[in-house]
Amino acid sequence: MSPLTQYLLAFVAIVIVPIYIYYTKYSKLLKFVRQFPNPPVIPLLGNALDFKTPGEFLKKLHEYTKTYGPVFHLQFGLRHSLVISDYKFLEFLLSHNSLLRKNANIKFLKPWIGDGLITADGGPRWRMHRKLITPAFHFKILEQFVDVFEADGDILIEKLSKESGNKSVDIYPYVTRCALDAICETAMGTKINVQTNQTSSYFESARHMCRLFVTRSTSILGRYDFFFQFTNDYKVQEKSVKILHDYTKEVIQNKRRELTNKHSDNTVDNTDELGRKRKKAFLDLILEAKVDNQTLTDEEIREEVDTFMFAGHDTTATSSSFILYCIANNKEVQEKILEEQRDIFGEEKNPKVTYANLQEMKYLENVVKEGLRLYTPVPISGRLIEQDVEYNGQIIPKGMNVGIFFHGIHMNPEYYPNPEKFDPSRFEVVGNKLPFAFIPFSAGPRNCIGQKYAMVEIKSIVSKVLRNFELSPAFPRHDLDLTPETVLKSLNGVRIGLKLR
Ligand code: HEM
Repeated sequence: MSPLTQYLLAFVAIVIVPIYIYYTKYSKLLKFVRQFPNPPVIPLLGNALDFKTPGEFLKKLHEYTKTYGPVFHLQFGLRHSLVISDYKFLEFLLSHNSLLRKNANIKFLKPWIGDGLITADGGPRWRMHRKLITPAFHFKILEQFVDVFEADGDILIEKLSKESGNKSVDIYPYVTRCALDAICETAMGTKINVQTNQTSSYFESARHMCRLFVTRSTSILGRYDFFFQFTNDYKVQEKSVKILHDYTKEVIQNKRRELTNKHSDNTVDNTDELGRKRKKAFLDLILEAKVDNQTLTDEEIREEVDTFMFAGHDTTATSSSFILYCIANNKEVQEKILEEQRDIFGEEKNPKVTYANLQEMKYLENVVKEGLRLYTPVPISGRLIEQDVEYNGQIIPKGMNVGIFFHGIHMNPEYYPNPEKFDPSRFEVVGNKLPFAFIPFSAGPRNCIGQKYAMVEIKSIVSKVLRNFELSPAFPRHDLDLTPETVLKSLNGVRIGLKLR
């Protein structure tokens, strides 16, 4: 065989055959996706270069939604995705009982949280865990967590007091420590006190794992385990995961021991150091819970508790910070919140706040909702279509990636006129609610299990800060530099002015 023939055969084997296989395998998918508009692509790279930084990613998605409408198509290398913020399409995807699988990037959380509810594949194991864990979020349980939120909030106020009178303070680092203390105590019944201990290996490790999730999701090589294992970040991940897991495992073992002792010895003391009845943490409830006579193994419990630790602090911290920022920049809204606080507590700055009090804060609730709309903590989430499914008379083929663009629908003027404006009165209109137009906690079977917890905690933090401080815009003026990391963050902090009342 001549050398030319050999070269030709090699070319066919290496280039043509894979392309042929790709197009035959994905022809259905390509045919489907091509009916939707898409921004111009570069051969092979697709739209990959449109998104150089995570911050640009969010801006571009909004820009494309404006140009191409609420369903458009993006290409990353050979991967195709739809980005959806269309009401009907979202309603269909989020409500469907068999479209529950997250897309590939979620796997970068697995070294920490394994197959906990967030990362689970949406199959029978996830269903069983969801059923078993749901009762732990009953309002009777949340009621007893208010004392924890309030006590951690008091420390927050003490810390922020030192910043009083400064023209600008970045509140996010303070609030995030407060939220981590709260989730630790409510999830595991233990205290890590990261508000008072500035150096905490648990806190640092949790930060590293959140950062690595974003770095790996956006890295061309780092996303592959093969390349990642040679990086310094891999060593950071190994060390962080060990610290995080060791902590949770030890707490679980101690609780198991307590539980066994309790069953064998009825005299075990169920009160805390002040003689109050001990609160049940999520962990206590999960250890005792059964579905169809089945319980969770210690490893499964560890994964779920770590999932709460991950999902339950940065989300509430970032939302509370953005909401305080909105209030600081809207004097009228601040006055109305205070008026409501006075109606409930009189002039008392540090009353004993109960669950019922927090439920009374109706105006504040609208403020929180408007903050979640404008600064949606999880701006987008992904799903992988696992089997052909019919929507609107056509088949969405198996293998399709869809981006559920929560923030996209929140910024659609059809549902929210003048969407850039912070206006809590939008949520005052009763009887005109479209459930899939306000979805900061997602919706349907895989919605956020912690949404009531989050609302209670955010109201507790925000109302406490407002009763204690007069908020003002930062000086010099501070514009947020938003970026969707594990949750929405501001790269230049969330700065406001604070003055003790
Ligand atoms: C403002 C605060 C919060 C927001 C905006 C939020 C938002 C969300 C969203 C959008 C999802 C769906 C994600 C997806 O489809 O990929 C989700 C799921 C989840 N959230 Fe939250 N979340 C918040 C607070 C919390 C808290 C406090 C906890 C726990 C204490 C929590 C636990 C979870 C869990 C376990 C899931 C997975 C549920 C499942 O798939 O079955 N979240 N959250």
